[in-house]
Order: sequence, then C-alpha cells, then structure tokens
Amino acid sequence: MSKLIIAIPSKGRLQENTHEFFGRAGLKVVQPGGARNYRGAIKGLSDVEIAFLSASEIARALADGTVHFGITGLDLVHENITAPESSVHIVTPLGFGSADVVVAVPKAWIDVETMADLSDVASDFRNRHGRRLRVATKYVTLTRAFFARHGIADYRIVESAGATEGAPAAGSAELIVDITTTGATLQANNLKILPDGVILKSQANLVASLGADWSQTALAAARAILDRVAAEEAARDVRLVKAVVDDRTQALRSVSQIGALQRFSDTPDGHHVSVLCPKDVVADCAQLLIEEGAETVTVETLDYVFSRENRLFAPLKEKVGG
Ligand SMILES: Nc1ncnc2c1ncn2[C@@H]1O[C@H](COP(=O)(O)OP(=O)(O)OP(=O)(O)O)[C@@H](O)[C@H]1O
Ligand SMILES: O=P(O)(O)OC[C@H]1O[C@H](OP(=O)(O)OP(=O)(O)O)[C@H](O)[C@@H]1O
Ligand SMILES: [Mg+2]
Repeated sequence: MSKLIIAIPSKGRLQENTHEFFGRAGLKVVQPGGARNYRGAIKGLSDVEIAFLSASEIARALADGTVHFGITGLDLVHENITAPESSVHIVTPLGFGSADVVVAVPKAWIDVETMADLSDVASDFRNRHGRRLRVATKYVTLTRAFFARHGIADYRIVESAGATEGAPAAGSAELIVDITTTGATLQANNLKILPDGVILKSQANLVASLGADWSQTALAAARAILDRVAAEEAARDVRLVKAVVDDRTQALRSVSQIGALQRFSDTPDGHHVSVLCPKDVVADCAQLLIEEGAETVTVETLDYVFSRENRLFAPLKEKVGG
C-alpha cells in the first residue's frame, strides 16, 4: 500500500520551473505543513507524497530507491549515481535547467585548443614542475571518466564546493570542470571552454528510480501523473482545426498529406471536419480546407490530449514490472 513519492527541488534554480511544470499538467503541489516543512502532497491525489530535497539529494534518493520519481539535472544523475542505466529510468526531459558541464582553461593558454592539446600540457607539466596538473571541480566522477576517455592521466582533482571558476586565478588549480549556461562566469574569470571538452549537455529531467518499492498503488499513481504530463505535452504540439467543407472524406484526405495530421472525430453529416494538426502547419491546413469549400476555418489551442497509449508510462511499467 506504499504511496508514490516524488522528490522535487526545495530550492535553487530548478524549483520555480518544477512548480510551473506541475501546474501545466494540472497538478497542484501543496505544503500543508508550511513552507519549511519538507513533505507535501498533490491536491486530489491522495496516493502521492512530495519530498522536498535539493537537486543533488534528489539524484542520491533516486539511486537509493527512497523516492519513486525525482526532478533533477542530468548532470547530477551522472555525477551522483554509480550505474545510472541500471538504477534509474529517464522518463522525459523537461525543457528547463539547461546547462553544459565543460572543461575550461585559462584564456592565456593560447596553444591549448583541444583535449589532445590538454593531454600534451598535462604530461609536460608533470615533467617540468614535478607535480601534476590540478583540475578544480565538484564533478569528480564525470571528470575522471571524461579524462580517462581522452587518455589523460597526469592530473589531480581538487574538489571545489563553490566559486570553482575562481580557482585558477586563486592559484589552487590550473583548470576547471564546471557547469555553465550563459558563459558569463567563465568569461569574467578569463577562462575558455575547450570545444571538444563539453562533457555533458544537461537539463532537468523527470527520473524514475528502478530500486523503489513499485507497489500497485504507486504504479497506479504514477500512471495518473504521467497521463496528465503526457496529455499536456501532446497538446502543446497540436491545434484543433475545425471547418465545414463540401466533402468530408475528400478534405480529410487532402489535409492528411501535410504531415502527421490525424483524423479526430466523426460527424454524421459528412461536412464537418475537426482534426488535430501539428501547430507549425496550421496555416497550410486552413488553406487546404478552404480549397475544399470551407468559408471559415477555426483553430483552437488545447490544454490536454489524452491517449489510450501513454508513451511515458509504458516504458516505465516495462522496467519496474507490475
Ligand atoms: N547556470 C547554472 N548553474 C548551475 N546549475 C545550473 C545552471 N543551470 C541549470 N543548472 C542545474 O541546476 C541543478 C543544480 O541546482 P542547485 O544548485 O539548485 O542544486 P544543488 O547543487 O543540489 O544545491 P546545492 O548547490 O545547494 O547543493 C543542476 O542540475 C544544474 O545542471
Ligand atoms: O554560465 P553562467 O550563466 O555564468 O552560469 C554558471 C554559474 O552559475 C552557477 O553558480 P551559482 O550562481 O548557481 O552559484 P553556486 O556556485 O553557489 O551554485 C554555476 O556553478 C556557475 O558558477
Ligand atoms: Mg549549486
């Protein structure tokens, strides 16, 4: 009878967008215990519990199986979870929290343009100074794996909890691996990204834990949540187009040729058409319907498009059984 537990960021960059994401799906997150209470609920879904954690704690909770779903950055999934493929399932990217984990070196290193150049510098550095090149980062796991892939072994990691970009100027490291969005912080610290040194392109994701207790209750609640999320995502890409035409069958045939247009509903009179049209070809669709005799074509934005098949739930169910 265990409830579905969803971990969402309690603070930081992902918090606001996460609330917007739930809001769009028609899900209202409530904190009955007040803003400082770290447990919450979703209005109307009694089998769901919300855990408010920091983005990096969410990645660890997913790995441990103490929560079923979590919203966190892909960077934190790969940094904090030892074998992500076997312990979590990515349900869907969420379109916010975009940032790249990158290798950045001082701009003054004009001879270093690639990871191969960095590899040469690392060997030289050791020979010349009798100590290893220092890389400041909080992405220890990602850095080790990436440097190994580039055959770089002559370096040492200096763990940095914050203000990593300041390390080279402060003399505590020669280069850094850090997260960047606008590049403003790197720029301000006279650092440049190595073009082939982009380790990971991250964004916020809805992630499921494979190790959580997926009871029938939890699975049913997951389905209810993912139905709404999938329905909202599907609605964003289409418009409902309506018209009265000379010949319905003929008109449907015509508009079905301009892309993934699906027939939406049947009407008995043979003249009304109402179709779901990909939003970027709406004007073409309207034109075709006018050619098929329509005087007026109306276009509506939809809130949700629910389907029998849920493209988000099916792959999850496959993995967690049930
Ligand atoms: N410009 C950015 N700088 C840092 N993180 C960003 C940026 N843009 C998006 N993010 C994402 O935000 C997430 C980190 O958010 P945040 O710093 O709030 O959490 P945290 O690191 O868990 O918190 P704390 O640093 O207090 O432990 C990461 O997944 C990261 O990819
Ligand atoms: O490329 P930019 O757009 O400049 O963003 C990147 C910077 O933003 C983040 O720091 P944040 O301000 O979140 O502080 P933090 O180090 O305490 O997380 C991150 O750690 C970088 O320092
Ligand atoms: Mg942070």
